[in-house]
Amino acid sequence: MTTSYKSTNTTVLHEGFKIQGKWNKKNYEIQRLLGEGTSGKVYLVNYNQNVFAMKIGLDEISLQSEINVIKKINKKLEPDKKIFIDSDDFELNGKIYSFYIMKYIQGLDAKLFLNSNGQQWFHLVGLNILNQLQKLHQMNFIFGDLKIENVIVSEFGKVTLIDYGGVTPKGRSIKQFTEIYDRGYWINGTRKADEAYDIFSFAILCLILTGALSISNLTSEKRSGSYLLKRAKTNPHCKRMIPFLEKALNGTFSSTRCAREEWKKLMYGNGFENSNSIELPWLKPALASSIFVLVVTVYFSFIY
Ligand SMILES: Nc1ncnc2c1ncn2[C@@H]1O[C@H](COP(=O)(O)OP(=O)(O)OP(=O)(O)O)[C@@H](O)[C@H]1O
Repeated sequence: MTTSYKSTNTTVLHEGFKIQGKWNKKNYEIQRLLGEGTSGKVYLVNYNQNVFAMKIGLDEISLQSEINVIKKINKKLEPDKKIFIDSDDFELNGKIYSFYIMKYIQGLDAKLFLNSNGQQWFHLVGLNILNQLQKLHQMNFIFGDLKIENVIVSEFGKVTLIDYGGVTPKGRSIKQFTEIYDRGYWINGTRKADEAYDIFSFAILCLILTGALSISNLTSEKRSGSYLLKRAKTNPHCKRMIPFLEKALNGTFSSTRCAREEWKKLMYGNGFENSNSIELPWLKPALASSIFVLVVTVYFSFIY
């Protein structure tokens, strides 16, 4: 059982460290640090021979508010889709830390996923992010802090949104955001939690993923919707999606459902049979392996 300290806020728990929940008395064993942000550290932990993600908050009140939201969302999810597992406190060297346990999501953040699997996944990943946003919006919540780091992409481009710290009930003020993804920062609308807020952040995420927008070199005179659109129009990877990006940046989609429909329409062109339409990136390897299995089966059925 080892811990290293820099300050109370930067405690790092090492592999094998055991945590017992103060109230539920459940025992978790730290495997490794998965990541950290402004609100806490997230570890991979073992519990009952299964792995989970444990978020240890820096601030008890904001972690509790995140737990409250995640519990509300959890109630509306199918049993096999539940994300929240447990929440508790533990004591370390006389200090109480709050934590919660959630499903461990294996994958890469959206940028790393495209870097290692290819830009041809961009449209499918985009569609899957919109699917996740639509589900959340149907529950009357806005994600708020949509950004590359909060989008985990797994096999076949499956998308899971992580970090519920920014999730806000519709109609309130967005409670947590990251400047470059924020509609207010771009002087292009308010910070009211509406569907268009997330769709705007989604458009920024697309600009960053395609390389049309870079976080560096931003100055205040460049802060406008028209600047963003100009960036999109000069980037070849954005070309197909310009009609979508224009509406998303101007906030003219009436709902996320409409935004998703538009994305899908542009993604597939005039349909699968259209030579300009996007192919599903996993289709070719899947087809190749099916043909291989078929050939091997036929070959062996002739031999024996
Ligand atoms: N359920 C999970 N499964 C796998 N990895 C996770 C999970 N939750 C969080 N992580 C990892 O931990 C990192 C930090 O988590 P999180 O974004 O929740 O922290 P945060 O302090 O709220 O961040 P921010 O400063 O962006 O608000 C993530 O970027 C991700 O790499």
